[in-house]
Amino acid sequence: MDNPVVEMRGVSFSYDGLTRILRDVNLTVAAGDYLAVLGPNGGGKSTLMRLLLGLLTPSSGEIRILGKKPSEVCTRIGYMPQLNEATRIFPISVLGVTLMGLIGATGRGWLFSRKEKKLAQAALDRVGMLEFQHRRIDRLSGGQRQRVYIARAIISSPDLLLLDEPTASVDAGGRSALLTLLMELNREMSIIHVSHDLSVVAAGAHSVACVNRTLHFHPRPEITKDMLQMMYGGDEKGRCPVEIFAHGDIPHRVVEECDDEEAPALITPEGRRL
Ligand SMILES: Nc1ncnc2c1ncn2[C@@H]1O[C@H](COP(=O)(O)OP(=O)(O)OP(=O)(O)O)[C@@H](O)[C@H]1O
Repeated sequence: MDNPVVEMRGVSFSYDGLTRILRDVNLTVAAGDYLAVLGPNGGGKSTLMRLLLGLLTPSSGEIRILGKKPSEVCTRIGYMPQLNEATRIFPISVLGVTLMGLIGATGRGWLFSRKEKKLAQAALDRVGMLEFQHRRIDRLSGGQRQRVYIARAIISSPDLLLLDEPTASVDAGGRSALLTLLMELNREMSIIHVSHDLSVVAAGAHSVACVNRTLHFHPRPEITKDMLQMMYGGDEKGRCPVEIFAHGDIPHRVVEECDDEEAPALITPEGRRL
């Protein structure tokens, strides 16, 4: 593959030197890809993100982002971390939150030029939040807040956007609008999107990776029986314990065809079994 955005070769990682959180991960992400990263709690998805950002160093193996070490290209990576209560109540304006995305690049702390403020406003406009620029971040709805954090991640027009659960605690309508926005952003940048929400695959991801200590890559937007088994295990008959529903138009198949009569199937809104 020519000029991949991400290349991981034989990457393993342990926080304490004893327990391996990730084991022999190999991954190549093509430029322009939209990769959905799925997996159970504690499977190692956020750890994978931190490795790609250069915040953690592999115990073994090698990572290249845009052909370089992650620490050499951090200004070309946009990152939206998993949000928590602390980020919600931080008393700062929407414009201030967005400008924080430039702190590492300018090296001037909280001092921003007029040009940088214009960049922040352009990013807020891109995500439909410019009219809220002077409002405090804790006075927004959950979906609006997620948009502001996406603006912060894209303020420097990164080549690669890493998103850790960007649709968490957003209702179905808000989630669908956010996914549409991310698909639009994908025309300009490669995206890696960590999610528990399988609908990201139906919404337009190009490829899927399942992370549960090891990583299983699938180059098409499909979730196979093997992937579900790897992520969530199964009962004594090998049946998958999760049921999957997709809403609205489904542009492509979400679950691989299954020859097991008893296995849960994907049913379209019209009642058709896939
Ligand atoms: N800083 C840390 N020090 C030690 N162990 C950690 C640290 N961060 C995470 N872990 C452990 O590493 C494992 C993977 O955690 P990680 O956050 O990467 O999983 P995840 O797939 O993102 O989970 P979730 O879906 O719940 O967010 C877990 O067992 C977790 O307890």
